[in-house]
Amino acid sequence: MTENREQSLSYKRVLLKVSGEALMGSGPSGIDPEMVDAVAADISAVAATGVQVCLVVGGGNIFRGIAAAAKGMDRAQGDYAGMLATVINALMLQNALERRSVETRVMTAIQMASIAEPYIRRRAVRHMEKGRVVIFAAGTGNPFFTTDTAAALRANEMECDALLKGTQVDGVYSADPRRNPDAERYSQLTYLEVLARDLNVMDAAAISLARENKLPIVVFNIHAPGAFSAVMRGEGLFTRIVEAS
Ligand SMILES: Nc1ncnc2c1ncn2[C@@H]1O[C@H](COP(=O)(O)OP(=O)(O)OP(=O)(O)O)[C@@H](O)[C@H]1O
Ligand SMILES: O=c1ccn([C@@H]2O[C@H](COP(=O)(O)O)[C@@H](O)[C@H]2O)c(=O)[nH]1
Repeated sequence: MTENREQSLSYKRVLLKVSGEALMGSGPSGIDPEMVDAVAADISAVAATGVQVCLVVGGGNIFRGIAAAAKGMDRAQGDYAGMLATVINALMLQNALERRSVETRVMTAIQMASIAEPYIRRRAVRHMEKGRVVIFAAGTGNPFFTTDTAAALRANEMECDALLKGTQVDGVYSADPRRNPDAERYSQLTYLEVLARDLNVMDAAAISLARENKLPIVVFNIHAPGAFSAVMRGEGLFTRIVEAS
């Protein structure tokens, strides 16, 4: 397995997708404040370099609509609960960032004005221009979607240079590496290869949305200390998903 050794990914504005499971620690669900703080430290270090950073947080550590639907719950209702779970994670992350003196704003796709700003695209851009880390919560605001799709959507809206998916695995593999230890890691793939080979690291809607807008995706393991900073320097293990050259 070779390390990517690019000089730097030289991005000026990025969207980091933080999977809900990344905030979980060693337990089967929930939030581990130490994990949240480790992720916040990494984000703070990247923001301090002058890169504009926005975040989409998942909710899989708390609630997934599809899992609840499998047990008989109405899917849309379950998805709304899942979107609320992402708001809990967003508030935890906001708090951890603010304790490190990083200026932040949480913006929600479902209005809950007592605790966060409603998502308004031009306002979000302005926050980023002022150096604030913007945390997009409640996914797309619509059931039957995921936070991966929300991440591709917001990254396009914010005109980010890339979508960085911080997850449990260090890149995209030929099969799910958590189930198949013989799976091989790719350092680069095209959008079409990910879709055609059904490589389920992200949902197809997110990949298609990124492809239509030529938005590069970088998949990396967010659990490694300083992983986000390392990826921004072009170091460590990751998979880039881009257009065919
Ligand atoms: N071909 C593949 N390559 C890499 N990972 C894969 C692949 N197929 C499936 N996976 C799995 O996809 C997971 C990535 O999804 P992730 O856990 O980040 O979920 P999410 O829905 O984005 O976030 P959340 O944890 O909030 O639900 C990895 O943990 C990995 O086990
Ligand atoms: O746009 C969206 C985003 C998310 N959901 C629901 O939230 C959960 C948690 O998000 P993950 O992407 O799995 O972390 C998801 O399972 C959906 O139930 C949604 O409905 N719409």
